[in-house]
Amino acid sequence: MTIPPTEPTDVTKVTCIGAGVIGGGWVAHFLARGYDVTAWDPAPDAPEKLRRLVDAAWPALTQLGLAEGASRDRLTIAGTLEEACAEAQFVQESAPEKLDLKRDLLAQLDAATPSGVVIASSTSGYPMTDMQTEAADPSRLLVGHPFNPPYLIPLVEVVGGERTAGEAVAWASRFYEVAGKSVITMDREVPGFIANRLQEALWREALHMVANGEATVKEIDDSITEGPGLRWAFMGPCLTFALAGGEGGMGHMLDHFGPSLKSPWTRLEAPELDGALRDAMVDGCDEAAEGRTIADLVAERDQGVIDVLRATGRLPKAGKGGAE
Ligand SMILES: NC(=O)C1=CN([C@@H]2O[C@H](COP(=O)(O)OP(=O)(O)OC[C@H]3O[C@@H](n4cnc5c(N)ncnc54)[C@H](O)[C@@H]3O)[C@@H](O)[C@H]2O)C=CC1
Ligand SMILES: C[N+](C)(C)CC(=O)CC(=O)[O-]
Repeated sequence: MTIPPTEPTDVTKVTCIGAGVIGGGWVAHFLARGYDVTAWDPAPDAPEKLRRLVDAAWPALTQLGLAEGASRDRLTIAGTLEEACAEAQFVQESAPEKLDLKRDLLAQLDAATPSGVVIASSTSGYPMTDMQTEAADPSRLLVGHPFNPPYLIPLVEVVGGERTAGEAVAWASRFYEVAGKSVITMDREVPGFIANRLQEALWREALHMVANGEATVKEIDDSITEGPGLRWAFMGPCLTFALAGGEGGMGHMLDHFGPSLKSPWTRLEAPELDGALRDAMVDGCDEAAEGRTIADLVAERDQGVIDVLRATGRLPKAGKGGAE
């Protein structure tokens, strides 16, 4: 790979490919950080949906503090993928989670993007090694896995594939930091990256409990928001559990509770996600929403995340380069 032509701190133009929940969230984030953003999505109604998403996110972003010059008017919606990539200094791909689609799309993006420009995929699970197979220059392709909504949740997990250049990974990690994200750079591909690996374990248990009639969706959600979720916003599960060992810390915690973990760690296979479980989850979520629409819940979530960031002293700084 050639050295990326633009330093991470000098990037002004970002391209977002795919403008659904996550692509649209990235667009909102980069606009709020003061970038010129070009978006492309093949769906006919994508421009209208994207502008709706950005408009819904803007009050939260304004509350957080916009970068100097940040404006929704700096969004361009391109007519073709080639047009979207022609002047890109960084590309974030957020197309549907389908391996063949990602492989073809990343090859097309590689062909359309100026040489040396880094292209990141938002994939929530595919290793880049499996996605970079069709690209002429796989060395600039990597994963930049965000969390929903990307305009409020700081974390991005960055990891390359077997054919990704180390300098592309370093460049992307630095760029995301400059763009106000909190970055974990992984030195190897791990199934599910880090956070999804953890979320998937929790999620598997939640679906088991609903499938077996052991708990309702509302009880599962309340058990986290009224319980461990309060701790996890500022202290992760490992240090939190070290405190469960009292003055003996993690050593006492493991000696005390370790043997009793054998049963929960081994008793369950993955639940069967059949029609009945799907419907039970959908009905349970409708019930838990208590009449609130998706738009109501998005606004509630956004305000909640801002309140937690504020309470834990983690509001981003106002300028581009919130990490500076
Ligand atoms: N939804 C979530 O919570 C998270 C999703 N992700 C990842 O982000 C990516 C996108 O997921 P979502 O935004 O949830 O999906 P989505 O379904 O909301 O959006 C996907 C968008 O891609 C567009 N699209 C379809 N074919 C395309 C193509 N060939 N080229 C470009 N765009 C195309 C669709 O029109 C749609 O607007 C996936 O890889 C997913 O794993 C990552 C983190 C969280
Ligand atoms: C549902 N999901 C697996 C796509 C979620 C993520 O990948 C991260 C998140 O936002 O929780």
